[in-house]
Amino acid sequence: LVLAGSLIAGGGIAAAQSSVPPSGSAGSSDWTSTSYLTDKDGRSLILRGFNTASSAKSAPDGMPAFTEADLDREHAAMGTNFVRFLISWRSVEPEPGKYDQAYLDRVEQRVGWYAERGYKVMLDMHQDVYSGAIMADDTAGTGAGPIGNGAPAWATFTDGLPVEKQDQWELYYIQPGVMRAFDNFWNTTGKHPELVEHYVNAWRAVAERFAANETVVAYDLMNEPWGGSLQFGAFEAGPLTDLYQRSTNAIRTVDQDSWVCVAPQAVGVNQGIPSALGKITDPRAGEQRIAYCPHLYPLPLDLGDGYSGVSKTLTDATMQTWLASIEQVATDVLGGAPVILGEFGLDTTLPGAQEYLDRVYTAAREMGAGVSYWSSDPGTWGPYLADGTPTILVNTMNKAYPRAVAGTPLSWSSSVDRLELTYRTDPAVTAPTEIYLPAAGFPGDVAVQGADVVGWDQDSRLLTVRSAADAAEVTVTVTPAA
Ligand SMILES: CN(C)c1ccc(C(=O)NC[C@H]2N[C@H](CO)[C@@H](O)[C@@H]2O)cc1
Repeated sequence: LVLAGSLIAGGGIAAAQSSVPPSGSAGSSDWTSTSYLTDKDGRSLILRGFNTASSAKSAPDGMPAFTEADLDREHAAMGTNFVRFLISWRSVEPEPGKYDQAYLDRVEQRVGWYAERGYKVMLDMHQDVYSGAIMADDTAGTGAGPIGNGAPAWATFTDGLPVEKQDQWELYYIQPGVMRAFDNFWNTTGKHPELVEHYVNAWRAVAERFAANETVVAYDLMNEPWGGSLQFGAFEAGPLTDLYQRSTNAIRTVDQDSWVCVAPQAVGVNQGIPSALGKITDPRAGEQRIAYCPHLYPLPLDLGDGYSGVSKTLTDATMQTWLASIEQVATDVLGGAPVILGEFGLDTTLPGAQEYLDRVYTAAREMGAGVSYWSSDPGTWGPYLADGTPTILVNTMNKAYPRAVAGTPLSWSSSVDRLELTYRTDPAVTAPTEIYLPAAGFPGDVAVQGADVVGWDQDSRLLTVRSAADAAEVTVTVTPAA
């Protein structure tokens, strides 16, 4: 908090405040993305799911402690259709230039679990504090150490600078050895131009494996980037944009169709400061498939008051600047990119937690963004405690929503027993529109206005509808049958 606060104070909060839109309801935004990730049938995807999972960060095999039974529980309880699945550079490339196909087999097996249940997967090349090798007690030099995660040990150059134990994990980021590891990775030191090249080629190896796998729809190029000695514009518009462009180019040599997701630097931008990320150009033929995948972590929420009192007021102010920042990057910098909120979350036992969750999901719905909540790991942040007790997250997420739309969604809303969706049709899309309806509000047959019912599967909870062929814009309303 101290670090993020000081960086924000020095990093342009004034700039953020100057970009605050006219006052409206807390953090409201009238901007809606008009571009979406699409499935193989061309349907616009509205993605709802989790990050799975933090437990993968230091696991020797690189896999999350998340079983197929856990996925069945999530799917049955919440009707999710998306996962931001954590992978790691240390696991992909355990030795320079050698890619671990057995690890990619394990990832592909998990992707198969999601495929069998109709999910889409975004692979997240995760890092926190650079690598598990930032401290001497790294586990057998694999990079699966106790503090950081991400880069392999062979790509971790602290140059012998100290990394002292910290009570708060975030403060490891400014330890001299960690700052140097990042400065070497970004070649700010001028001593390691090879590291970014290895990272880019590791992405090519991953994309080569999943290029033909229609369940993997996106690659999230780097989790919560940190520039070391470089911050904000010097970092984001410089080496970060360069890494994203080089990774995109490398991925496109083997995979023409998956989306490439880019994220801003974490500190400051997670808290609503405008990002200085540069343009990334997709060399593929046809539409650009670059998506924007920011995170949201308002500082005041961590102050202990939760979403209440002054903390709520400050959080709402953060939401306003954050929404303005997302719109600016997605629209002006990335040319109308689809948005996925790659991470947001909080301790669900905090005061006001339900209102905050509802507030963020409303903002995501209004802006047409996908959402992967942080995270599915057991505990008070997640959907279940370690003993399996559900938190408020389960009911919060188990809501009616359109999952795949045969055109461009223009607006949608849902309550316990009603869903309304308006979309611009696309005659080229012949697959039906797919809608998830929880049993609580839709226990039996349903009544549909504005479209014809193609199917209603009460086991999977999926309703499929098709609009009249000549309709340019359609409003579909679903309620329980009388
Ligand atoms: C100082 N730096 C660079 C920093 C500080 C704090 C976070 C953070 O809390 N991030 C929010 C969540 N995201 C990660 C996983 O991506 C989780 O471990 C954090 O709770 C990030 C970076």
